[in-house]
Amino acid sequence: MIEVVGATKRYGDRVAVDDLTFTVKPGIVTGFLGPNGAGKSTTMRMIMGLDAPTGGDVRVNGKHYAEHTAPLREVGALLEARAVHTGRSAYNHLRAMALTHGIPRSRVDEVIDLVGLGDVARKRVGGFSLGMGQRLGVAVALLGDPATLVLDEPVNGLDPEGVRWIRHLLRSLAAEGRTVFVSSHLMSEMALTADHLIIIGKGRLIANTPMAEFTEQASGKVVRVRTEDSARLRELLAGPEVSVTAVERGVLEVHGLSSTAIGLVARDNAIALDELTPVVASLEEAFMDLTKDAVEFGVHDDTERKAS
Ligand SMILES: Nc1ncnc2c1ncn2[C@@H]1O[C@H](COP(=O)(O)OP(=O)(O)OP(=O)(O)O)[C@@H](O)[C@H]1O
Repeated sequence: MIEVVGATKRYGDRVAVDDLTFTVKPGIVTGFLGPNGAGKSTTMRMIMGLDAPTGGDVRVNGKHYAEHTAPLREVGALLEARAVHTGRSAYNHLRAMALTHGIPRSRVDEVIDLVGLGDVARKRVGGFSLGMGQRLGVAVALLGDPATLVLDEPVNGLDPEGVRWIRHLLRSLAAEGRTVFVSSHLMSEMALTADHLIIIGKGRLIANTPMAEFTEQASGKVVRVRTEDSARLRELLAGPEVSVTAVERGVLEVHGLSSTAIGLVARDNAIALDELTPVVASLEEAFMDLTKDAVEFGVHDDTERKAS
């Protein structure tokens, strides 16, 4: 469990994270989304005790990171900047970490298998591709068999097979009851992995919602109707909360009514429909729409924030 309560992080004049509050629960994958510069990495660094919040509180499994006596066993992280001694092999790197944290050698072999680095574990990390480096990063995160995982853009640099692998791994770690918190700036990727979404923009919370609800809200808001009797149907559908646009001859786009409601009006008035389609907005579009202000004003523009 991760608890972020009113967390704020300032770097000089710049507010990177602004009074952010959310909880990340165990047993599900929680996606952490936001445009570039939204404050995702800064939030994750605060969770991992690498950045001290300027205000508010950030706890993991009930304590501040530094208060845990065996932190690697509590929370494992893959953060953007990897600091691996490139002259060492992956095995030796993991072995050294295990030794200093009282983790048995057998766990090193286990995590190497788990991330699929068996064939290259004895090779120097300096020669690793970005994808192999990411896998090693995941192995480090899993080394202490932690209840909580914090992964910053884990699919960066992975090929499609690697992307599928990460997706599968995250879902199975959550199914084991762990807390899995994973950031991305791509909605399309989160749509396939996350059960819950936390979306931020300019350091502030924009949405905290189950994935299914987000999908539901994003889709079916517009219904496309094709009929020879479009003028009459348009009149019949008119109402205070409804807007109807004729997009081409005989084709209407209706906002504010479900396809079922439109179908019933057509039936009751003996209007034959040639098409009745809820238009599914892509999740990426819904995400862009939700965060557009955070992008439009840019993270370097503080005027709006100061005025409010
Ligand atoms: N050490 C720092 N010093 C000054 N400003 C910083 C520092 N770290 C982050 N920032 C600023 O804080 C804001 C949030 O950055 P952060 O890296 O947390 O965002 P992000 O959502 O992870 O973005 P990205 O997807 O680009 O990594 C940005 O405006 C960034 O420039």
